[in-house]
Amino acid sequence: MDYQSEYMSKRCTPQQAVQLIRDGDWVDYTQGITFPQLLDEALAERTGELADVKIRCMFCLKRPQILEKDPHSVSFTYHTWHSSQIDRRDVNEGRAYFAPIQYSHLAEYYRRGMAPVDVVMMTVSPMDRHGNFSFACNPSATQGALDAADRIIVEVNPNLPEAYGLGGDFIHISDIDAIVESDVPVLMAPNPPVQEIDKKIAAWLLPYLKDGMTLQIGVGGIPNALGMLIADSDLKDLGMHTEYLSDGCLKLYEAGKITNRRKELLPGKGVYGTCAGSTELYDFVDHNRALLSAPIEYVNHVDQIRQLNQFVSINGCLAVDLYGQVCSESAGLWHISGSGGQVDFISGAFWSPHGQAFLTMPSTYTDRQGIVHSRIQPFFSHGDIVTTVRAIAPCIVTEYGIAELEGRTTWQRAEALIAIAHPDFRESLIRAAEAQHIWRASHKR
Ligand SMILES: CC(=O)SCCNC(=O)CCNC(=O)[C@H](O)C(C)(C)COP(=O)(O)OP(=O)(O)OC[C@H]1O[C@@H](n2cnc3c(N)ncnc32)[C@H](O)[C@@H]1OP(=O)(O)O
Ligand SMILES: CCCC(=O)O
Repeated sequence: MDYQSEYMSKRCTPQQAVQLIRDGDWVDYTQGITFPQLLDEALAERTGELADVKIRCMFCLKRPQILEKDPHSVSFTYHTWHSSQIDRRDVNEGRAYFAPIQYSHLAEYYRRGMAPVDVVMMTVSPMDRHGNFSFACNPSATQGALDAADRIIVEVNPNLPEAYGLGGDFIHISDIDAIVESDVPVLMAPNPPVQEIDKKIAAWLLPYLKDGMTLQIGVGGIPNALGMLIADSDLKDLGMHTEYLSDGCLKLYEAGKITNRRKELLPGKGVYGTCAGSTELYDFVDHNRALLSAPIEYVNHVDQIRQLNQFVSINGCLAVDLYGQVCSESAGLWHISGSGGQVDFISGAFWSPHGQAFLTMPSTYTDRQGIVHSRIQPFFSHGDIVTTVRAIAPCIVTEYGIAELEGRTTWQRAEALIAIAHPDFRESLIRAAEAQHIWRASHKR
């Protein structure tokens, strides 16, 4: 059978396609912009008919219909590998469950059967003349799920940007069980506005950045502020090797700062593992030969990052204790985000010959009652999730400066962290450090 005939024989309505789902299945919705919008709606219509179907997704950009239509989990239980802003309330109120990961390991969790997957449902670009459907704009860990899945259903959407990929970025028609056609707009990721405090934090990073270095920047207002500062600086010939291609990265391209010319690995190409943002970003990704996507197991792996001579990684965190433990996922037991690739990039940056990793946060958090709390805490005592263990904690940045933690003793860490805490909390932190026996007698009392 030629590919067109095979396509026509597998083409069906979303309602027909989701008949492939059976009781007890684990169904993977992949991630971000490859989330299967029409298939999710059709599956949600089977609420009450199916039993014990487990759905997984990562970095969800739209609340799944299976949650909207089945809020009491009669048929579906929803799980997320990376709690996004959209998932947060459902996770905290018990309608959804978080699954912690190290992002570079995720594809292997699927392949090794640690994360069972019966069905993959995902959005792809239209078929080429060779029978391939691309998802190169967002390879993430999807190849692992596809390798493990028993049934594969694709939602073909011509609006998905057509990108160039290094591998793990397409699926052949012979491996597909059902094809659904769609024309819905591509999901977008919110672009956090830059606040004054973000600019202050980013300004501390600027002296650490050098011409020719390769950058990884994560989510949030601070990376966006940094993008703006770099765009206005004299820095030149930067490289991009990043997990997440965002509007922050696009700003750097638009300012002409990223050329990838001096990058040791894949020179000339800006490398990324997942992409989500604005329509401008998708337009930039579309058929852009200066960009190359690759699976997260490649992008985030230390084997690649160590080949980059000056690799600088900048990600966000939520709180740090005086021992240098870093929480990036919760505020006490209130779940906020996921570990994602934070630890991957800290390890990778360490092995880059002139590499450095930074974790950024404002020094305080103001709660809904207007009470100001220090994000630098004596010790974690309310269930805060440790994302980065103290042994590998890198440089921590607040609006008051940078605390370099690697290789430092407990008293040096306490001293460095108190120095970047909000001044209103420094005295109480010193008293706590004394009580915890991590404050040297010769220090300020
Ligand atoms: C995509 C990548 O980042 S790639 C690389 C590595 N991956 C990671 O580092 C993953 C872990 N890091 C992250 O997810 C992010 O950097 C974060 C969550 C730590 C920080 O992200 P930001 O967007 O800068 O955080 P922000 O300060 O806006 O806080 C996020 C939310 O938590 C809330 N929050 C923050 N601190 C607290 C607190 N102490 N108590 C209650 N809520 C809090 C904020 O109000 C905000 O809520 P909203 O989204 O409803 O507005
Ligand atoms: C897709 C985002 C994952 C991360 O934060 O690392």
